[in-house]
Amino acid sequence: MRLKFTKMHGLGNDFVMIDGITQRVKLTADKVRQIADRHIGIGCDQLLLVEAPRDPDVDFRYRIYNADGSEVENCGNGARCFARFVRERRLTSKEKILVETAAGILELNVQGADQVSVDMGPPILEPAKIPFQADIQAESYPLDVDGETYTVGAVSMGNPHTVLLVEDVDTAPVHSLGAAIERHPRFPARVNVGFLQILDRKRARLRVFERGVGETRACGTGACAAMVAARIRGLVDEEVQITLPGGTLTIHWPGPGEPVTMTGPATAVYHGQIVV
Ligand SMILES: N[C@H](CCC[C@H](N)C(=O)O)C(=O)O
Repeated sequence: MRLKFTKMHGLGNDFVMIDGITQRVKLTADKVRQIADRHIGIGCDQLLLVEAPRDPDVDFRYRIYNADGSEVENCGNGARCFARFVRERRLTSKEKILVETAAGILELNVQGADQVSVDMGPPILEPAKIPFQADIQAESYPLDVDGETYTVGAVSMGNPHTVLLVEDVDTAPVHSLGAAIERHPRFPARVNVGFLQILDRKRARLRVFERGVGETRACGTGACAAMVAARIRGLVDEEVQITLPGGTLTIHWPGPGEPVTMTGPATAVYHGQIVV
Protein backbone atom coordinates (compact mmCIF):
# COMPACT_ATOMS: atom_id res chain seq x y z
CA MET A 1 0.00 0.00 0.00
CA ARG A 2 1.45 3.44 -1.01
CA LEU A 3 0.30 6.20 1.36
CA LYS A 4 0.69 9.96 1.15
CA PHE A 5 1.42 11.51 4.55
CA THR A 6 2.37 14.78 6.22
CA LYS A 7 4.92 14.89 9.03
CA MET A 8 3.90 17.40 11.72
CA HIS A 9 4.66 18.23 15.33
CA GLY A 10 3.24 20.10 18.29
CA LEU A 11 6.22 21.39 20.32
CA GLY A 12 8.31 18.43 19.18
CA ASN A 13 5.64 15.78 19.88
CA ASP A 14 5.72 14.41 16.37
CA PHE A 15 3.07 12.85 14.19
CA VAL A 16 2.52 11.14 10.86
CA MET A 17 -0.78 12.53 9.56
CA ILE A 18 -2.61 10.34 7.05
CA ASP A 19 -5.65 11.44 5.03
CA GLY A 20 -7.97 8.43 5.08
CA ILE A 21 -10.68 10.36 3.23
CA THR A 22 -9.08 10.73 -0.19
CA GLN A 23 -6.96 7.56 0.28
CA ARG A 24 -8.05 3.98 1.05
CA VAL A 25 -6.12 3.14 4.25
CA LYS A 26 -5.98 -0.24 5.97
CA LEU A 27 -3.83 -0.02 9.12
CA THR A 28 -2.77 -2.86 11.39
CA ALA A 29 -0.78 -2.52 14.64
CA ASP A 30 2.24 -3.94 12.79
CA LYS A 31 1.94 -1.34 10.01
CA VAL A 32 1.63 1.46 12.60
CA ARG A 33 4.76 0.21 14.37
CA GLN A 34 6.62 0.09 11.03
CA ILE A 35 5.57 3.65 10.08
CA ALA A 36 6.41 4.98 13.56
CA ASP A 37 9.83 3.28 13.65
CA ARG A 38 12.59 5.89 13.43
CA HIS A 39 14.91 3.49 11.54
CA ILE A 40 12.75 1.41 9.15
CA GLY A 41 9.83 3.84 8.81
CA ILE A 42 9.11 7.56 8.93
CA GLY A 43 9.35 7.86 12.74
CA CYS A 44 6.78 9.50 15.04
CA ASP A 45 5.34 9.45 18.56
CA GLN A 46 1.81 8.96 17.23
CA LEU A 47 0.14 8.25 13.86
CA LEU A 48 -3.09 10.18 13.25
CA LEU A 49 -5.58 8.84 10.69
CA VAL A 50 -8.20 11.31 9.40
CA GLU A 51 -11.52 9.74 8.39
CA ALA A 52 -15.02 10.81 7.41
CA PRO A 53 -17.21 11.28 10.50
CA ARG A 54 -19.77 8.69 11.64
CA ASP A 55 -21.79 11.53 13.25
CA PRO A 56 -23.33 13.77 10.50
CA ASP A 57 -23.11 16.80 12.83
CA VAL A 58 -19.32 16.81 12.98
CA ASP A 59 -16.73 17.50 10.31
CA PHE A 60 -14.25 14.65 10.71
CA ARG A 61 -13.25 11.64 12.77
CA TYR A 62 -9.62 11.03 13.65
CA ARG A 63 -8.00 7.95 15.13
CA ILE A 64 -4.82 8.03 17.21
CA TYR A 65 -2.18 5.29 17.32
CA ASN A 66 0.84 5.27 19.63
CA ALA A 67 4.24 4.25 18.27
CA ASP A 68 3.75 0.80 19.85
CA GLY A 69 0.66 0.27 17.65
CA SER A 70 -1.90 0.76 20.44
CA GLU A 71 -4.96 2.85 19.54
CA VAL A 72 -5.75 5.53 22.16
CA GLU A 73 -8.55 7.91 23.00
CA ASN A 74 -7.08 11.40 22.81
CA CYS A 75 -4.06 13.42 21.75
CA GLY A 76 -3.86 17.14 22.51
CA ASN A 77 -0.87 18.13 20.38
CA GLY A 78 -2.27 15.89 17.68
CA ALA A 79 -5.62 17.70 17.74
CA ARG A 80 -3.91 21.01 16.94
CA CYS A 81 -1.90 19.42 14.11
CA PHE A 82 -5.06 17.72 12.83
CA ALA A 83 -6.80 21.14 12.58
CA ARG A 84 -3.93 22.59 10.56
CA PHE A 85 -3.65 19.45 8.41
CA VAL A 86 -7.29 19.36 7.26
CA ARG A 87 -7.19 23.05 6.39
CA GLU A 88 -3.90 22.80 4.50
CA ARG A 89 -5.16 19.77 2.55
CA ARG A 90 -8.32 21.80 1.78
CA LEU A 91 -10.51 19.16 3.39
CA THR A 92 -12.23 22.11 5.10
CA SER A 93 -11.98 25.89 5.19
CA LYS A 94 -13.76 26.21 8.54
CA GLU A 95 -12.01 28.00 11.44
CA LYS A 96 -14.11 26.10 13.97
CA ILE A 97 -13.78 22.35 13.33
CA LEU A 98 -15.69 19.61 15.17
CA VAL A 99 -13.90 16.28 15.26
CA GLU A 100 -14.98 12.95 16.65
CA THR A 101 -12.33 11.00 18.59
CA ALA A 102 -12.59 7.87 20.72
CA ALA A 103 -12.79 10.28 23.71
CA GLY A 104 -15.73 12.23 22.31
CA ILE A 105 -16.17 15.35 20.18
CA LEU A 106 -13.52 18.10 20.29
CA GLU A 107 -13.99 21.68 19.08
CA LEU A 108 -10.86 23.08 17.41
CA ASN A 109 -10.40 26.80 16.74
CA VAL A 110 -7.67 27.73 14.30
CA GLN A 111 -6.25 31.16 15.21
CA GLY A 112 -4.21 32.73 12.42
CA ALA A 113 -0.75 31.59 11.43
CA ASP A 114 0.41 29.23 14.10
CA GLN A 115 -1.67 28.96 17.29
CA VAL A 116 -4.60 26.52 17.60
CA SER A 117 -6.97 26.38 20.57
CA VAL A 118 -8.68 23.13 21.45
CA ASP A 119 -11.66 22.66 23.76
CA MET A 120 -10.49 19.39 25.33
CA GLY A 121 -13.73 18.87 27.25
CA PRO A 122 -14.01 18.52 31.03
CA PRO A 123 -11.45 16.37 32.87
CA ILE A 124 -12.63 13.05 34.29
CA LEU A 125 -11.75 12.58 37.97
CA GLU A 126 -13.83 9.55 39.01
CA PRO A 127 -11.25 6.76 39.49
CA ALA A 128 -13.29 4.04 37.74
CA LYS A 129 -13.59 6.22 34.60
CA ILE A 130 -9.87 7.09 34.41
CA PRO A 131 -9.41 4.06 34.95
CA PHE A 132 -7.52 3.94 38.27
CA GLN A 133 -8.10 1.56 41.17
CA ALA A 134 -9.00 3.67 44.25
CA ASP A 135 -11.76 3.35 46.85
CA ILE A 136 -12.80 7.02 46.72
CA GLN A 137 -12.12 10.06 44.51
CA ALA A 138 -9.46 12.34 46.02
CA GLU A 139 -7.18 15.28 45.13
CA SER A 140 -4.25 12.87 45.35
CA TYR A 141 -3.54 9.22 46.15
CA PRO A 142 -0.68 7.20 47.72
CA LEU A 143 0.86 4.86 45.13
CA ASP A 144 3.36 2.14 46.07
CA VAL A 145 6.00 1.62 43.39
CA ASP A 146 8.80 -0.91 44.02
CA GLY A 147 8.62 -0.39 47.78
CA GLU A 148 8.45 3.43 47.71
CA THR A 149 5.19 5.36 48.31
CA TYR A 150 4.52 8.34 46.03
CA THR A 151 1.68 10.91 46.12
CA VAL A 152 0.00 11.10 42.70
CA GLY A 153 -2.90 12.85 41.01
CA ALA A 154 -5.08 10.82 38.62
CA VAL A 155 -6.97 12.51 35.77
CA SER A 156 -8.42 11.41 32.43
CA MET A 157 -8.60 13.72 29.41
CA GLY A 158 -10.21 10.84 27.57
CA ASN A 159 -6.88 9.07 28.06
CA PRO A 160 -5.44 8.18 31.48
CA HIS A 161 -2.82 10.39 33.20
CA THR A 162 -1.12 10.36 36.56
CA VAL A 163 0.83 13.37 37.86
CA LEU A 164 3.66 13.60 40.41
CA LEU A 165 4.88 16.93 41.85
CA VAL A 166 8.67 17.24 41.73
CA GLU A 167 11.19 19.87 42.91
CA ASP A 168 13.06 19.93 39.59
CA VAL A 169 11.93 18.25 36.35
CA ASP A 170 15.55 18.21 35.12
CA THR A 171 16.56 15.74 37.83
CA ALA A 172 13.26 13.83 38.13
CA PRO A 173 13.53 10.03 37.44
CA VAL A 174 11.27 10.37 34.38
CA HIS A 175 12.49 7.30 32.50
CA SER A 176 12.88 4.82 35.38
CA LEU A 177 9.88 5.86 37.51
CA GLY A 178 7.80 6.74 34.44
CA ALA A 179 8.27 3.26 32.99
CA ALA A 180 7.44 1.62 36.34
CA ILE A 181 4.23 3.64 36.82
CA GLU A 182 3.11 3.35 33.16
CA ARG A 183 2.42 -0.34 33.78
CA HIS A 184 1.36 -0.12 37.42
CA PRO A 185 -1.43 -2.66 38.18
CA ARG A 186 -3.68 0.07 39.63
CA PHE A 187 -3.88 1.53 36.09
CA PRO A 188 -5.57 -1.33 34.21
CA ALA A 189 -5.29 0.49 30.83
CA ARG A 190 -1.70 1.60 31.60
CA VAL A 191 -1.13 5.35 32.05
CA ASN A 192 0.71 8.49 30.87
CA VAL A 193 3.01 9.73 33.67
CA GLY A 194 3.55 13.48 34.21
CA PHE A 195 6.32 15.02 36.36
CA LEU A 196 5.24 18.56 37.30
CA GLN A 197 7.41 21.33 38.80
CA ILE A 198 5.24 24.25 39.91
CA LEU A 199 7.09 27.60 39.58
CA ASP A 200 4.23 29.84 40.77
CA ARG A 201 0.43 30.01 40.44
CA LYS A 202 0.68 30.82 36.70
CA ARG A 203 3.73 28.89 35.51
CA ALA A 204 4.95 25.29 35.69
CA ARG A 205 7.41 22.92 33.98
CA LEU A 206 6.40 19.41 32.92
CA ARG A 207 7.96 16.27 31.50
CA VAL A 208 5.77 13.33 30.42
CA PHE A 209 6.57 9.64 30.05
CA GLU A 210 3.82 8.69 27.62
CA ARG A 211 1.92 5.38 27.61
CA GLY A 212 3.04 3.34 24.62
CA VAL A 213 5.83 5.74 23.62
CA GLY A 214 8.16 6.80 26.47
CA GLU A 215 9.22 10.38 27.15
CA THR A 216 8.04 12.82 24.47
CA ARG A 217 9.13 16.44 23.95
CA ALA A 218 5.58 17.56 24.73
CA CYS A 219 2.19 16.08 25.63
CA GLY A 220 -0.97 18.16 25.24
CA THR A 221 -3.35 15.95 27.20
CA GLY A 222 -0.53 15.55 29.75
CA ALA A 223 -0.30 19.34 30.17
CA CYS A 224 -4.09 19.52 30.62
CA ALA A 225 -4.07 16.68 33.17
CA ALA A 226 -1.13 18.15 35.11
CA MET A 227 -2.79 21.58 35.34
CA VAL A 228 -6.05 20.00 36.54
CA ALA A 229 -4.23 17.87 39.14
CA ALA A 230 -2.47 20.99 40.47
CA ARG A 231 -5.61 23.15 40.38
CA ILE A 232 -7.80 20.71 42.35
CA ARG A 233 -5.06 20.87 45.03
CA GLY A 234 -5.35 24.69 45.02
CA LEU A 235 -1.80 25.16 43.72
CA VAL A 236 -2.41 27.14 40.49
CA ASP A 237 -4.79 29.74 39.04
CA GLU A 238 -7.27 29.10 36.18
CA GLU A 239 -4.73 29.83 33.43
CA VAL A 240 -1.23 28.33 33.51
CA GLN A 241 1.74 28.42 31.11
CA ILE A 242 3.03 24.85 31.07
CA THR A 243 6.57 24.59 29.70
CA LEU A 244 7.64 21.18 28.40
CA PRO A 245 11.01 20.28 26.83
CA GLY A 246 9.60 21.21 23.39
CA GLY A 247 7.99 24.51 24.41
CA THR A 248 5.05 26.14 26.19
CA LEU A 249 1.29 25.47 26.11
CA THR A 250 -1.38 27.71 27.63
CA ILE A 251 -3.88 25.69 29.64
CA HIS A 252 -7.13 27.26 30.89
CA TRP A 253 -9.51 25.50 33.28
CA PRO A 254 -12.04 27.42 35.48
CA GLY A 255 -12.82 24.35 37.61
CA PRO A 256 -14.79 21.08 37.97
CA GLY A 257 -17.38 20.41 35.27
CA GLU A 258 -15.84 23.05 32.99
CA PRO A 259 -13.88 22.26 29.80
CA VAL A 260 -10.11 22.49 29.65
CA THR A 261 -8.82 24.70 26.81
CA MET A 262 -5.33 24.16 25.44
CA THR A 263 -3.62 26.66 23.10
CA GLY A 264 -0.36 26.10 21.27
CA PRO A 265 1.40 25.76 17.91
CA ALA A 266 1.02 23.13 15.21
CA THR A 267 3.81 22.81 12.64
CA ALA A 268 3.99 20.99 9.30
CA VAL A 269 7.50 19.71 8.48
CA TYR A 270 7.26 17.81 5.15
CA HIS A 271 5.00 15.79 2.86
CA GLY A 272 5.85 12.36 1.50
CA GLN A 273 4.77 8.91 0.43
CA ILE A 274 5.43 5.65 2.25
CA VAL A 275 5.06 2.07 0.99
CA VAL A 276 3.77 -0.28 3.72
N1 LIG B 1 1.04 13.11 22.80
C1 LIG B 1 -0.39 13.14 23.07
C2 LIG B 1 -0.79 12.16 24.11
C3 LIG B 1 -0.92 10.84 23.53
C4 LIG B 1 -1.38 9.96 24.63
C5 LIG B 1 -0.96 8.54 24.41
N2 LIG B 1 0.45 8.36 24.74
C6 LIG B 1 -1.79 7.65 25.28
O1 LIG B 1 -1.46 6.48 25.32
O2 LIG B 1 -2.76 8.14 25.89
C7 LIG B 1 -0.88 14.51 23.47
O3 LIG B 1 -0.29 15.50 23.01
O4 LIG B 1 -1.88 14.58 24.22
